[in-house]
Amino acid sequence: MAVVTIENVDIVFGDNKAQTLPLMDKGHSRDEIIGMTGDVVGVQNASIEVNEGEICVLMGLSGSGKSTLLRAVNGLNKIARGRCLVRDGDNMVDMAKCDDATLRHMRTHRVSMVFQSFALMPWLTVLENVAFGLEMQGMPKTERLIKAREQLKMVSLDQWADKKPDELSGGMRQRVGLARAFAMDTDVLLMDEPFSALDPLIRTQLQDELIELQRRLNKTIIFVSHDLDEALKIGTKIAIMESAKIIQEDTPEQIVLNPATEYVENFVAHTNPLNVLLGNSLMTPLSELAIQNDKVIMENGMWLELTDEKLTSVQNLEGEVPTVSWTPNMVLDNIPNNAIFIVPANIAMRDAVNIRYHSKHFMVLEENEKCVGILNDHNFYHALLGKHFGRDTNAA
Ligand SMILES: Nc1ncnc2c1ncn2[C@@H]1O[C@H](COP(=O)(O)OP(=O)(O)OP(=O)(O)O)[C@@H](O)[C@H]1O
Repeated sequence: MAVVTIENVDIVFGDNKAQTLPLMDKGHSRDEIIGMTGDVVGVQNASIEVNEGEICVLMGLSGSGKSTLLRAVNGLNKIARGRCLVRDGDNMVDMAKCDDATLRHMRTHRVSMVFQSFALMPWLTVLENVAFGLEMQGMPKTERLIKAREQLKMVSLDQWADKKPDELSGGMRQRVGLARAFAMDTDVLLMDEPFSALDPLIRTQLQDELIELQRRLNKTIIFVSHDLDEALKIGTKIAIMESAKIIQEDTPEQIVLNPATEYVENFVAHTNPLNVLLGNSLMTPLSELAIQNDKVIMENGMWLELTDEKLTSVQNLEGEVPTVSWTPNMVLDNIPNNAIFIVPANIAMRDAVNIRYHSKHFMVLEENEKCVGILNDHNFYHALLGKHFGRDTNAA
């Protein structure tokens, strides 16, 4: 179910929209338009739908329009054309067109925002900061303090409730910001680079906490980041922006496997594929292996015996090689390192590399009990070197 629907949204900063919009339609670039009218195109023809429970990451270089688009979702930025709809029960409210009372209702009950700068009030305690938005919602004092304390506990800061924000580290303050946003219990959370001011270790920890909180609370989150690794880690969907436009919207894996343009490819080239790619997009499929009489010839004098594409055994000249069916969280220490692992086709690359680190050999991928391919060192190096995109034309 769509909770936020952005439809053909244009946002223009400046006083000459009547001139600027037709120039945009004629295909003039942002730089040309600044020169011609003095207006800055913040967002051009952006459309995106975010469903309940999704984390949609808006990703792109500085100035690409991410924050401008995000701020349209709670009506902070005026839309020149298009619609930005947010769910309110059974209705979708157009944030650009609704009256002030509706906008206030939406901002208090439906959409809340977490900023990079924490935006905590220094004169209030940590607990009072978390409770502040609840006061705006009209919740009685005792109730809101109980709720705020619960939220602080969720981000492991309940011991810090009575401190002032300046007594906390940056990471802790950002957790207070998260607790405050989650306390509001709005359906939609807008997060504008909330972790970018933090050092990498704290940042990773907060990303993990956000994923864990989201697992429990199932909010609809729009998250701005200029870091593709962060986007790939937390996003269920990523929209990449360049020069005010969304140039690709896809799942994390598809962004990495099929970058739409060189701009996206450049981001992807600097990411860590371990967190994103799955075995079946890295494997050498069965169809590309040498098969003779139901025997698949492998490296090191081994072969796979198949019956109707189902693996029956792995052999070498000395006889049968032991096999192990891998399951998530399996402890590998006691498994002999000459065993061949049989793994699900959608195994995460990180797990597959861990298995390869333990075992000496390639692994066999299965789907619906049929062998669909193998993963060997070549497949891993291929992915680690970022050669998985353009593989049709450029395969290494
Ligand atoms: N209030 C404003 N008035 C005029 N121009 C603005 C305003 N806000 C944003 N812009 C312009 O809109 C464009 C997009 O800015 P925006 O802040 O959305 O980019 P961003 O992708 O979020 O960048 P960053 O990662 O640096 O925050 C920029 O050219 C910026 O100068």
